Amino acid sequence: MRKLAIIGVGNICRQMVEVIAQGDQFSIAVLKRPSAAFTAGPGIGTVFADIDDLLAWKPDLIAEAAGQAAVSQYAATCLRQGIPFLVSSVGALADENLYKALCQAAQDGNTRLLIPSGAIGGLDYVRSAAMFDGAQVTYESRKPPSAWVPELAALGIEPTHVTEPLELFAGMADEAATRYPKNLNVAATLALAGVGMRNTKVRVIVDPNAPGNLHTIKVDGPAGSFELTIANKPSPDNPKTSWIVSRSLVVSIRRYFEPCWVG
Ligand SMILES: NC(=O)C1=CN([C@@H]2O[C@H](COP(=O)(O)OP(=O)(O)OC[C@H]3O[C@@H](n4cnc5c(N)ncnc54)[C@H](OP(=O)(O)O)[C@@H]3O)[C@@H](O)[C@H]2O)C=CC1
Ligand SMILES: O=C([O-])CC(=O)C(=O)O
Repeated sequence: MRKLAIIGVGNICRQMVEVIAQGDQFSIAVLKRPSAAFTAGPGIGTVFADIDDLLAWKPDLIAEAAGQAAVSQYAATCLRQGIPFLVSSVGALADENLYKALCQAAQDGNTRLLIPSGAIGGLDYVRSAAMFDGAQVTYESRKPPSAWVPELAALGIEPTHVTEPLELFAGMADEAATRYPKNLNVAATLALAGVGMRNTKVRVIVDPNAPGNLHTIKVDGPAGSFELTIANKPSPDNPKTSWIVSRSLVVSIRRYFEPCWVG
């Protein structure tokens, strides 16, 4: 049986554990904050509150489902010890120095920094299209006000008072992912797959009419064009995070260990 460690004990972790406990051949440990009142439930073998204890457990893969700060805090140490590290809070990698340091740590540890598609898709096409000079990539996030409650409150806006689409941001992927660490990680993922943080244009719209978390990716380039809109349902427990994200992490974990993968 392989050992999987998950950093963060929130919404994504809970859903990953549910899916993995149904059949995958993994024993699971989680890392909580030392202050968090969290005890092991079904599917979770061990709860750690200290990264050194988790590393001493010798996991075969570590998946981060906590937040961007957790990537800066833990990823390098894990990678240097030779443990593959799957990042959900990809926006942390908008910091080019961190990104380079983690790639180096992965090389030093003879392992890999793994980046899932998360809430979006089509990254295979984006990656191929970006090999042609002149390819342009844009991304639009359109989520309902329920996904933006603290951010709207910080602007003095009551979410129920947003009755028309409101543009929250227009700019480049690195700024979007840094400014909105719980909603725009996918902007960084798209940028890493495609034309880079400073060339990926991003718009963020709070849309009271959005039927879910909408993600539109457009590519225009010498090899062709592509437009993809994904209409995700929000997670039942966290409207910022699309429901599919936990499944994307599970797919990435299975893919890492399987002898054959598609896509
Ligand atoms: N790539 C993608 O497509 C997507 C990525 N994400 C990323 O996934 C993250 C998690 O999402 P979700 O599970 O829905 O969020 P939740 O808020 O439900 O869960 C996050 C959990 O991680 C804990 N946590 C935060 N920092 C640390 C830390 N340093 N050490 C240990 N635990 C920590 C939080 O504790 P506390 O509450 O005390 O802070 C919380 O329990 C998001 O913050 C976002 O960065 C989300 C959606 C899409
Ligand atoms: O889950 C989503 O829809 C996207 C998201 O929150 C993120 O990229 O951080």
